[in-house]
Amino acid sequence: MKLKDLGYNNEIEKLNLATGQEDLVVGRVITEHKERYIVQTELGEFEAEITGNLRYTATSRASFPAVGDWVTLMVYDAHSAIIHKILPRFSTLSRKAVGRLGDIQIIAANINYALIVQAVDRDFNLNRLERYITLCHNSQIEPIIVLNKIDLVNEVQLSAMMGHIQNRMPAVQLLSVSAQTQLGLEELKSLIEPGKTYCLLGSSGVGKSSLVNVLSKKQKMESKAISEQSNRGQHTTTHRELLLLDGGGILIDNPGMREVGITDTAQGLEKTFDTLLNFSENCKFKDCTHTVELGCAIIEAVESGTVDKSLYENYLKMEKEKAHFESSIAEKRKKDKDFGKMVKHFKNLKKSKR
Ligand SMILES: Nc1nc2c(ncn2[C@@H]2O[C@H](COP(=O)(O)OP(=O)(O)OP(=O)(O)O)[C@@H](O)[C@H]2O)c(=O)[nH]1
Ligand SMILES: [Zn+2]
Repeated sequence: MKLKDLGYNNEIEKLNLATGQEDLVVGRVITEHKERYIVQTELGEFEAEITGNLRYTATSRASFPAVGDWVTLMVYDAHSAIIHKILPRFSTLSRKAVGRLGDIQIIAANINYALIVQAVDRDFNLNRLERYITLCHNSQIEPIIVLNKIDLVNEVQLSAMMGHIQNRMPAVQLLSVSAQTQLGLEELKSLIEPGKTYCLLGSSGVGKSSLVNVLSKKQKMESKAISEQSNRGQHTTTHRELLLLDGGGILIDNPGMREVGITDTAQGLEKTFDTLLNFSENCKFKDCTHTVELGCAIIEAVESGTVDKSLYENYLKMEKEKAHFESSIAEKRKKDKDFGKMVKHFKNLKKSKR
């Protein structure tokens, strides 16, 4: 396999050269499991761990490799290697880590486009679409909306739904498909750019797996992986989280990504609600919160019907969540600081006793 097939390009080459470690091999992380990584390189696949140095200098979970990362490796034998460096990421899809306050967990790195899948059935929900789009904007990922299961509705119903989406999210590319009847699939396939990395986002049951199956050579890669494994007489996870799409795209599909709760979405609001927020230029007060103020141009636009009320309401709801998220981060910083102070105090105490 060529690195280019995995998305390697001139920019990544530059980052690689900048490490000044030309004796190392460059590769892309295709699977992660409990701090063990499978890295695909031009020399083949390696099972890798990170260097002790990388571990000890880690400041958060974001310092560890994630699926999609480009890394440099010291190769030890035909199958094992040590990860020395993670090349700088151009995008990260992350979420709040479970448990620890304000900690961020990176689900995948270096994704160019997200296919936001929504089904035309009960799943259809504009607010939710806006949340996924915000998540993308927050992650430096370009969103593309894929309306799936269009075999379940008639043309009139479909064009109404498409109209609703275009009305609320005019800047986002929109496609409609049926993974089942393969309607619209050619258009989706033709959109896939070689060397670009994609992911699928959407609720459970919208048809993400079905789309993966019709878009990728998944089966082929998996059976190859299994035979490689059995040659070595070893049993490890063979699930590939980075797949090659027909047409030369790369797809990252991992369990973490499927669990990205849309409640995790906190930022990127400005871009998503661009059309709404443009009105705020005419708000009477500079620090207008667009909730209760007299002379709020956004409220006026909603009241006069220039702006969709449900758009405004979804904005307020997400803005509130953002504030909540930010205060939880501030709280974590304070806790860390207090803990630091306590440690320092304790050390001083020990010193003074000596
Ligand atoms: N009618 C119809 N059914 C579909 C279509 N695409 C998928 N389905 C069905 O929808 C159900 C869910 O599809 P999946 O592909 O498993 O959905 P998913 O998004 O991967 O779900 P999770 O794995 O839970 O995230 C399955 O029964 C599919 O057969 C479609 O285009 N039309
Ligand atoms: Zn206002």
